[in-house]
Amino acid sequence: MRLLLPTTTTLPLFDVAASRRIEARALAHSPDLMERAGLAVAKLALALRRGAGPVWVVCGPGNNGGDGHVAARRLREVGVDVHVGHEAPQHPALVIDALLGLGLNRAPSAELCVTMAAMQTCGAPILAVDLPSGLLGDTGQAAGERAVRADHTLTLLTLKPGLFTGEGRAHTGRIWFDDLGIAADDEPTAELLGPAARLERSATSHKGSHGQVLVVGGAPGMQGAARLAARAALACGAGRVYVDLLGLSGDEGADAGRPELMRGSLAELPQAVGVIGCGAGPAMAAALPGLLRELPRIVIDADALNAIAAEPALQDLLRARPVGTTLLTPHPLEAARLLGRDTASIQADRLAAGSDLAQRLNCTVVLKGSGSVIATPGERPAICASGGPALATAGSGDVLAGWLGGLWAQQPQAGAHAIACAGVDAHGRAGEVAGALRAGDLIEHLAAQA
Ligand SMILES: NC(=O)C1=CN([C@@H]2O[C@H](COP(=O)(O)OP(=O)(O)OC[C@H]3O[C@@H](n4cnc5c(N)ncnc54)[C@H](O)[C@@H]3O)[C@@H](O)[C@H]2O)[C@@H](O)CC1
Ligand SMILES: Nc1ncnc2c1ncn2[C@@H]1O[C@H](COP(=O)(O)OP(=O)(O)O)[C@@H](O)[C@H]1O
Repeated sequence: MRLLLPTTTTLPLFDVAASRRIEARALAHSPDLMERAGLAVAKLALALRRGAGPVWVVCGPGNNGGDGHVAARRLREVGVDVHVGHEAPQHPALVIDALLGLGLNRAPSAELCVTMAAMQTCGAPILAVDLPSGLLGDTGQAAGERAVRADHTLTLLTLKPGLFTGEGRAHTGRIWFDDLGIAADDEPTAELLGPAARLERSATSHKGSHGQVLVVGGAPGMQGAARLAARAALACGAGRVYVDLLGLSGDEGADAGRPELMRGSLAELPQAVGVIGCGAGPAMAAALPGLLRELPRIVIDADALNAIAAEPALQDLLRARPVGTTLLTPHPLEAARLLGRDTASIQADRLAAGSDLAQRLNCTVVLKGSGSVIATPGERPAICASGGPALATAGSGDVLAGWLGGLWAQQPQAGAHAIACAGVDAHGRAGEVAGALRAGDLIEHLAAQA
């Protein structure tokens, strides 16, 4: 058993169907899986309980409840006061939530919601077994009105995607993992990202060795977005970074704080990595056909995504580009516009929405938000486990787009999927701070950890 995050390597994720297949095969040669699961829960409970009160074990009707009963027995064996039932005891030292796990298949009844509310308000920390009750393992959404918000989740046998995306992170608390000694022998549904390898620089490299980035965006009133992207590309190590501020020419709107940045345009820089759309406004639409036809590698964000969503001819241009050369970074509303759906339906199944968009537009898609999803046609999707609410601030997406462009400029052979995985994970790790963060400071955090 181990605390999972931050991850040090990329790990396989298995949806409910794959987890069930793995469990069924494992049970054939290891019939004591529930004993192992219950013992693991009991051990963690011993470490987590607070105070001298009883451990309250809330067991459901299935095997998740079975794990809870085994844990209760194991705890009693070592002299712990244990209360099993749906009514809260006085001053519990810990709640073990073994109500519903992988088998959740409908909205919890009103009666179960009352039990969950009692768990939530009893004042003790909650340890969820396998999944917080009421949370769907595939999507990270609540099946009904309520799902448990645990302080700790001990997930068993496999890591499920819903622990890491959608609402998952708000419900799991700290995530622990015990594979119960079973090697998962199925096709992973997705990957949980670990850190990418550090970029090495040759002693004899020069600025021409590290590529060029062209940031196109920054309409009047929104130039800061383009500047953040450009500064991020520069901090990432791109050899030269140029900015094309829409509607301005020459040194107008130059970034006085970063004299390293230069003005440039598509006509002068046809081989640059494009980072387009940050703060671009409606002027972006007219510039897009040329950029989509000419630039060999492009990161597309914000208003460029909105322009593409509104214009089928631009979608055709995207689809015509070779896979691996285009990286879209929509947040859920932008993804909803691109798919012609609403935001709630995107969030209801983020893995599926990211993959659907990637297929439709023949691009790599980073569906941003808690547990960003990275999807590319022909690649296994990935979920980013890093990041947190400090990133929920204006401009952090612009920084991501610029950082991705900077990475790509330095790795011209890499496909969009690899760049997205590396950049999104780094961005998340840099944003893991307590309290609030300014997007400009995020660039410095990224540079410090690169
Ligand atoms: N079989 C084993 O030996 C192992 C089982 N494990 C545990 O078993 C769990 C899966 O067990 P199950 O397949 O029995 O699934 P669950 O225990 O999660 O739930 C299944 C039961 O809950 C009912 N149910 C589903 N949704 C409901 C709702 N909204 N309201 C009320 N009842 C609802 C189902 O009708 C069924 O009776 C895993 O999450 C894990 O905790 C793991 O420990 C691995 C080993
Ligand atoms: N709660 C959160 N947990 C993890 N990442 C988050 C969270 N909120 C925001 N982010 C990340 O911050 C970035 C925000 O991007 P975006 O919405 O485009 O903002 P902006 O347009 O202001 O730059 C994305 O990378 C997103 O994944």
